[in-house]
Amino acid sequence: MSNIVLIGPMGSGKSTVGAALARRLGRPHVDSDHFFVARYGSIPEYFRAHGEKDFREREHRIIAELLDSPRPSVISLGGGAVLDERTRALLKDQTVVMLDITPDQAALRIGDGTSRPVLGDEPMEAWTRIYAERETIYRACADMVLSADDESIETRADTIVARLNPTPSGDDTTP
Ligand SMILES: Nc1ncnc2c1ncn2[C@@H]1O[C@H](COP(=O)(O)OP(=O)(O)OP(=O)(O)O)[C@@H](O)[C@H]1O
Ligand SMILES: O=C(O)C1=C[C@@H](O)[C@@H](O)[C@H](O)C1
Ligand SMILES: [Mg+2]
Repeated sequence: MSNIVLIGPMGSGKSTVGAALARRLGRPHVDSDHFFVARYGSIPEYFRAHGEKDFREREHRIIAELLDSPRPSVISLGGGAVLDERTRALLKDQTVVMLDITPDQAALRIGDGTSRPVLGDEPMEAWTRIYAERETIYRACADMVLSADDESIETRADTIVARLNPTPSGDDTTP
């Protein structure tokens, strides 16, 4: 059984929906950003001290470790994790779900953007530019794309479960 891996733009709910999904499936939930912070400290401070290239290298190594877990897990990735081609290659063996959102929803969710260093001083301008740069990559990695961004966190988790385990459409169990 493969891991379920959540990818998508900043604020799409990878961390929060991932936790709700893991509860439903009785699987562990891990988040590459949380893991990074536990090991190396604050992401904005890490960017300031070491730069994005170093962050991406360490992020890739963490994701490779998490994907190698002996228990099938729900794994929420950082928004830019798919930029690394080695990470993308590893995702080919996983069940990958892209959570998509519109810029309007993102604006409600990312706040002043201070916890996300790639957003800089104009968070929504940066979000929109970065989304345009990455959308094709997210879609190419994904086995499933969830675009209904007005769903609640719990409903999004339910939708993923339903789409992973579709109920048979025909009543072919009748003798
Ligand atoms: N479906 C949803 N409906 C309403 N609010 C949501 C939904 N999904 C996430 N949120 C809220 O949006 C904010 C961002 O969510 P979250 O941190 O899970 O996004 P993320 O995709 O993990 O972002 P990042 O790439 O920065 O890690 C949180 O405050 C969360 O509670
Ligand atoms: O989209 C990105 O490049 C990032 C998203 C966050 O999840 C963090 O991984 C970090 O702030 C970089
Ligand atoms: Mg997150």
